[in-house]
Amino acid sequence: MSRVTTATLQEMKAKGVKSTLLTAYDYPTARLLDEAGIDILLVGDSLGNVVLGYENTLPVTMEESLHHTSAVARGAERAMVVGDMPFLSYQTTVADAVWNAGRYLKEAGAHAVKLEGGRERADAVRAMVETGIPVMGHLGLTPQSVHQFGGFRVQGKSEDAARRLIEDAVILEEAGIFSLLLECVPAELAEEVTTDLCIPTLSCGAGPHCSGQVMVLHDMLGFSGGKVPKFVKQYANLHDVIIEALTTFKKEVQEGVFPGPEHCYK
Ligand SMILES: Nc1nc(=O)c2c([nH]1)NC[C@@H]1CN(c3ccc(C(=O)N[C@@H](CCC(=O)O)C(=O)O)cc3)CN21
Ligand SMILES: CC(C)C(=O)C(=O)O
Ligand SMILES: [Mg+2]
Repeated sequence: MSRVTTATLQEMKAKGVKSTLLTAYDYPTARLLDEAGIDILLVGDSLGNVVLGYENTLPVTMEESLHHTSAVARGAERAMVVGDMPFLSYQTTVADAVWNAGRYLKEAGAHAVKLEGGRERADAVRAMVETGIPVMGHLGLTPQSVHQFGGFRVQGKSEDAARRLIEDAVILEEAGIFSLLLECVPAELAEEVTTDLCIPTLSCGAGPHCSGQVMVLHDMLGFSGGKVPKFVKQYANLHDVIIEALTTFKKEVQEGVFPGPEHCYK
């Protein structure tokens, strides 16, 4: 099966075929998502809160992100693997940005990187693209700015904010991004961006009109423990499935049911 590339995603937008992006943080999960035909595996910096137990995405380091990206890349035969650049790995200087972005391709086997922000990141994006690194943009609710936003809030609601977001989208497209992720923005705004841009857009709580849909895997599988954003649909309840297995195991051990003769060596 041939690899999903930036050209594949562009073709899908042209044909009106929706693309799918889910997060993955390890090898077995990457294999499952690949087998299910998910197009893009994002090693999100949501790694921080989802699998490393941090408060938010800010503490995630390049080393942590690369470590998980390598595992995902080893499990993905068809899907495009995208490394989500952590806070402070691309905002300092353009040289830092290119160097760190390059490490995803050179050391971790990713096919592209994602970074948050608009016009203020255009120079970094241009330099990465000139280096041969495909870049996914991310506008709207950009969680690395959570303290600036004062919480996880819907973005682009005022006319002014909406216009600014559309400008940022156009600037990023001109800088060379191959796709744009829109997080937590009104559906009509995401629709307008999708129409204005040639490149595919990906919706994470940005309504149904984008070229593709995005979710954090653990949220949609009911495995992220507790509250999930309103835009998440729960397609399974792994929490309950796992608790059931674990409590049954404990009970069977205590009752002498496990291990049975079939689990023992003569
Ligand atoms: N597990 C997980 N899922 C995510 O979707 C996710 C992460 N982690 N970490 C990074 C960011 C943070 N995200 C979030 C977190 C919370 C809301 C949230 O609670 N939003 C409110 C909207 C409030 C409003 O109306 O302005 C909601 O009720 O959905 C949204 C996105 C999305 N990303
Ligand atoms: C939720 C997506 C957009 C993300 O950036 C992440 O998982 O880190
Ligand atoms: Mg992220």
